[in-house]
Amino acid sequence: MTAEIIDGKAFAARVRGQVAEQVARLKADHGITPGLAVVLVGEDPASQVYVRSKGKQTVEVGMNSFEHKLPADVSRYDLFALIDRLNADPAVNGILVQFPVPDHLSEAEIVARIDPAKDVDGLHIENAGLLASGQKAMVSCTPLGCLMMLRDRLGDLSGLDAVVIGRSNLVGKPMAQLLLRDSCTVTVAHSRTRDLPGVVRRADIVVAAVGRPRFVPGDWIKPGATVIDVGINRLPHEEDGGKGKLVGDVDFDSAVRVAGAITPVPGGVGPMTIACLLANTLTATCRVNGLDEPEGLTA
Ligand SMILES: Nc1nc(=O)c2c([nH]1)NC[C@@H]1CN(c3ccc(C(=O)N[C@@H](CCC(=O)O)C(=O)O)cc3)C=[N+]21
Repeated sequence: MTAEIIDGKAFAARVRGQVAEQVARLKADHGITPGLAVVLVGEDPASQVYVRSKGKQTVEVGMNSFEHKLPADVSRYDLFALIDRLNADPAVNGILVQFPVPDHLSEAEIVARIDPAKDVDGLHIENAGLLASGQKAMVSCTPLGCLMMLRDRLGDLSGLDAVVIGRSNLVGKPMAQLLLRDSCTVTVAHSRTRDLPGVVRRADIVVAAVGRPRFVPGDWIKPGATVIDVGINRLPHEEDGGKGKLVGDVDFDSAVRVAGAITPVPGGVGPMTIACLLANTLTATCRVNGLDEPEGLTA
């Protein structure tokens, strides 16, 4: 058996199309153009690539894109002054501070400074708490994208065994909350989990978000399971003869022979993350204006 390969790129293009449609309607009916502000501190080349691609896609769906580049040694004071300005700016509906930030800045403090209603990363404690208590929240883009792909493939998720490998605030924890809300039986596994292979082998749904290249081999996968690979690991150049190949947290070549469906890296979860960032910006815009939630684009 060989798995269906879930085409995240095509899926993301569909999501962006839905976003663009609803942005056009917002403009026509209400004269509102959603705006997304992305803040980049320092000059990390990988981050620059993501930020550029986010800005381009934001404009493509008809939203305003505001890019703010700050020097790597920017003071906490100056960064917070910018966040305060963006919080107060009615043209800005979503704010994303690209992580990681330099060591002298605290990610927790930055997140706490962002208006929860504009927190399109879903990282603010208020949004984490709302999600955990089953209320309307801004939901982190990567788990939201994973949920969309799972629902698309499996329909009703209720009663399924789901394992999330990884317990980060950005991915693992919100992913577990979303799966629980869709009535899965959820296990959150991590580096201290005993018999991880045995735990993963029980799962109908495996979400791998550990950040270790090819960590999950095919023989941990239950035949027919749906495997969502969140990892984006760039292999050292010497291991692939030049380019720094991207691989996931799942060993794709062995897992694809066992799974029922699997997301590739690249071209799986990554493109969905950016599409969901745009979806979240649209959702935030609708909420702040007291309009109906965009259909099919929220958790
Ligand atoms: N506050 C914050 N929120 C984030 O969501 C956030 C962040 N900081 N910092 C960095 C990570 C990383 N991230 C990615 C998004 C899309 C792709 C993506 O589209 N990847 C392509 C491949 C791109 C390539 O070839 O390099 C793919 O998987 O097909 C990758 C990585 C969001 N992040």
